[in-house]
Amino acid sequence: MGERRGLVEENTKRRPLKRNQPMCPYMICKSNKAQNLEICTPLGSSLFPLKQSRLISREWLQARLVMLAAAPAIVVERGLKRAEWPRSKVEVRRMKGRSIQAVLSSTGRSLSSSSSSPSLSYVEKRLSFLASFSTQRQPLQNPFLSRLLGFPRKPNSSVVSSSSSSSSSSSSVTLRFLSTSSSSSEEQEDIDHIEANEQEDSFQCETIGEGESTDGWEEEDEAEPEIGDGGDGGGVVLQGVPWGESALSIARDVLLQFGNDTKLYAFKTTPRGYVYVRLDKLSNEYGCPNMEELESYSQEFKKRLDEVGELGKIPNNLALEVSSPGAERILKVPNDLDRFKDKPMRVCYVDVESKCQEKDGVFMLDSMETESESCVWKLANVKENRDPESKGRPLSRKQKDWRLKVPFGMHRRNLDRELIKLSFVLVDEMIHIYLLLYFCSPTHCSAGILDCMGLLVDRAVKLVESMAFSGARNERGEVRIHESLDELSTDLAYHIAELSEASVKERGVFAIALSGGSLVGLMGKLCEPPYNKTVDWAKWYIFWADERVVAKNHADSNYKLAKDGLLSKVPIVPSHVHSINDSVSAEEAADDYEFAIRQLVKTRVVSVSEISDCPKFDLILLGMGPDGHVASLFPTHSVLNERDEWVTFITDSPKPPPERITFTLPVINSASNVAVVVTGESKAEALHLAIDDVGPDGVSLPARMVQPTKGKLVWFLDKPAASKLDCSQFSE
Ligand SMILES: O=C1O[C@H](COP(=O)(O)O)[C@@H](O)[C@H](O)[C@H]1O
Repeated sequence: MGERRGLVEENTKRRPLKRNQPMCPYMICKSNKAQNLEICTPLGSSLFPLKQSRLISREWLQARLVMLAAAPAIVVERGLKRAEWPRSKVEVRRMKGRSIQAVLSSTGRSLSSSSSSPSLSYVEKRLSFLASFSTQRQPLQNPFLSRLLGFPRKPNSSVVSSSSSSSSSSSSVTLRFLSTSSSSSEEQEDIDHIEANEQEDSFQCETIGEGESTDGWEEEDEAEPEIGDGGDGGGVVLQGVPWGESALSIARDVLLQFGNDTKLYAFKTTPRGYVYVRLDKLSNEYGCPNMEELESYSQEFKKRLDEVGELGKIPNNLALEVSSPGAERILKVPNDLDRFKDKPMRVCYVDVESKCQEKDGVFMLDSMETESESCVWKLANVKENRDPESKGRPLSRKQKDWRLKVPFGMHRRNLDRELIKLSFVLVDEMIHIYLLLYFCSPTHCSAGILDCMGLLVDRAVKLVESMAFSGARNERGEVRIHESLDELSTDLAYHIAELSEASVKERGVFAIALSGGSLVGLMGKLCEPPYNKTVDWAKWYIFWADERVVAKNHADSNYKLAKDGLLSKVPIVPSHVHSINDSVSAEEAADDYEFAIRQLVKTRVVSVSEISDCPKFDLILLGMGPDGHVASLFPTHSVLNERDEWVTFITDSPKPPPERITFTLPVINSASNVAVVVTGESKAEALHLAIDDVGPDGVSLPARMVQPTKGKLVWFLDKPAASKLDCSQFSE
């Protein structure tokens, strides 16, 4: 949550309707509490002149309902080639027992593949079928409408959105299978059945009224994407379903057959038995696997789910949807920008001058300034940015030269640094708006003001929430609570990479001390793109905050854990890896290790604290045990009082193995940065004692004693671990 974020949004961003623009099919995407409905077109701007929105009256809308019903037909009538389709979504739906209905909807992306696979030929057929869709239908019986009608969907999580506006070839196809236990021949049968019964299908479509469920499918959450939402925001969200982990591990396993190029972008399970998978293809400019790849992944995954379902390990009636986020994904600022730098992005940002005014636009990345931690944006050459009077001419020189510098932190949802300042501004503005409302009679109170008020309240709530959840700082450090382990590891990798970059810039090296345990697995994202390439590994010097005195190839060795999980996967210089001498006693190993560190302090590979004479590591990474131990400092152990040594030893560890060496508290608390990574419910109580500083005075809880004198302390937590924290009351 504390990470920088961005959003790639579908290019149907609502904007005021420009004058002189021709009519185009609309779909209702928003209705507000007042008389007006906001309407926006479902189509990509590169293909259609109107992807704008405007407020219109109900009467106006009613007069055009027929048009709404016919929207998909109009798309086809315009004679688009298949490759130009802005977005096609195939939903194979099982309705009422074995009857299957398929619907194709157009909402902004294209099919890129020209396969003769059943699904694709089905889409083609369906397209021509929709072309003959009668404009005389009762619109509210149109299944598209029953899905699209809804309440306002305010973008609430955006920062930067990569817009497919200037390109029409971004592909995203969704494949859905209900009931994983059906065989593939049955599916083929089902598809044939659909093709043979299109008229019947259309009848079924028509008979579904507004508000009724259109089929057995659970529609994905309509909320705007958020980082780590398991949808277009990526990440893994299992929603506590007991079979979620198994399904995830099967999903990952199946992916291995698809090479290194295809990654799991998002994975979501729902308590109603749905599995949503989004695949990311690194070599594709939009990150889209093609139709065949999605299909074969889908088939294989489904087969594997069926097999495991047969054994009774997971439910055997799961519904599966495999798709790709395409260009409609959230981008993290700055990490993801490089990958999509050649694409126009919808950038949502807080205006630096007005401080609280959120703006957005379709920009291209001009440059990134590491020193000032800012992005420099230029206008993208897309219709939205062109002067409507210029009759299709490209951007003017002035527009081309225009630049916008936005600090990383001012991209939307990245407000934690500005929390206090912003919330004051908000309160101020809210008072003004309140006064305005007070002086207006209700009849004069426009929807605009209400909207504005709503937006501000919304923002205020979000700010308070984020203050509680991400970046909340007290003397116990910054607490970051993550929705999922995936989100945590993403944030952790980002944090480490950021500190590494800063330290290499400042000192030419990065001295990092690791711990063992679950921490190492959670650092895994460092071995993946972009970090495996972007981190200056040659400048890393590795140490251990604690180590078990066992052979380096022993399963209990923290060195072995880090080597297998990280060090062997990235180009770290072997001589920069400072592990303990495992062939001597614990006491000697501690002495040797301290001596080695002293040499490196002399050469300033490791910096020195200005306050104590202790080494000042650039980053010390700690885990925490359920008993509150950190490194190998266990509760009530006498080494907690060690003030002279840098590295000490124990031979009576309550957790095996008994012989260990460990950094002492003065060393830990002298570091420039300390990150404590804690996950799992079993640690919730100790974490509460450590962070909320409660419990009997004088309890020697090691995690509570981690208090860097001058350095920065960040807690990386998952929700179960954070469940007993005082701030967890805000989590619902
Ligand atoms: O024994 C140890 O345990 C802690 C915590 O491990 P975890 O698996 O519960 O995260 C670890 O930080 C320490 O380095 C290790 O030696």
